[in-house]
Amino acid sequence: MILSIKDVTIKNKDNTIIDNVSLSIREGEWFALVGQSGSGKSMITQAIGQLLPSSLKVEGNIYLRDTDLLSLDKKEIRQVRGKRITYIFQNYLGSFTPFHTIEHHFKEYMRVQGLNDTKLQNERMIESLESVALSQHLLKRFPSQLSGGQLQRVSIALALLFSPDIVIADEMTTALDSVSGYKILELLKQRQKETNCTILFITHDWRHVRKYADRLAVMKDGQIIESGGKHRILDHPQHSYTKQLIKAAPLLRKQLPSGLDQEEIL
Ligand SMILES: Nc1ncnc2c1ncn2[C@@H]1O[C@H](COP(=O)(O)OP(=O)(O)OP(=O)(O)O)[C@@H](O)[C@H]1O
Repeated sequence: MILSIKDVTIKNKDNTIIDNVSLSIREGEWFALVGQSGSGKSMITQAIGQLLPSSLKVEGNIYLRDTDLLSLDKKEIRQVRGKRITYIFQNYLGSFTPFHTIEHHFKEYMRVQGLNDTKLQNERMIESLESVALSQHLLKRFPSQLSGGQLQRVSIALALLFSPDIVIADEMTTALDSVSGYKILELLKQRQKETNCTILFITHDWRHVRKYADRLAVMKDGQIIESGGKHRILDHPQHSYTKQLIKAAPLLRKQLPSGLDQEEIL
């Protein structure tokens, strides 16, 4: 397993928000975390990189291969984030500093990870932009001068810059229109194939689960209520809540050549 979350509980002063969650993610897979709003998906993923505010207490263990991430100090976890674990968030504008160019973001990212040689930085930056089909002339622009789709391409480029073990994508297409969102997910899939990285993918969209995930876990009220292979869960959900979620997923109409409509969940 590349990532193992073991008996993780997250509490604030008054409440238990995440209740004894365990899950394991295999190397190279696309693992989806689904569940209602507020069920704790983002909280789990933020606990992985120690991104939660100090008002929240995290118990349990989270292993990235053999490293217990929760035991790392601030300096150590900073080295893990950005190199071995990377994040792509829904709020792409919030992921960038508005008054820095895209080039500055790349260079700063590389500098923090210890890559300071200008020639190597430039080579890596250009290679990385090409890998997400973006032109070099975007480097001189500020984040507000790129479209949402272009910014998420830059986010993918940055997330994969140092060949991380795992990329955590938290509702990364929610703020995009459906065509741009589709292109971004196809790109992430292609880059995953090329780099063999593992993806932890948080989504509300069962169409994306069906299309991209290998395995998934379903969360409700701070707990994982069901997990397993995509086909098992989509075709034979065990928990009544999973059944409800799948039933409520958007139905897309697919026209058959005969002109009849066939309803199916994509
Ligand atoms: N800093 C915090 N302190 C206390 N509670 C918090 C904090 N951040 C989030 N919560 C609460 O923790 C619960 C889980 O939130 P989380 O953002 O993980 O849910 P989610 O499943 O990702 O939801 P969504 O799908 O809407 O993004 C929610 O009830 C939320 O209100």
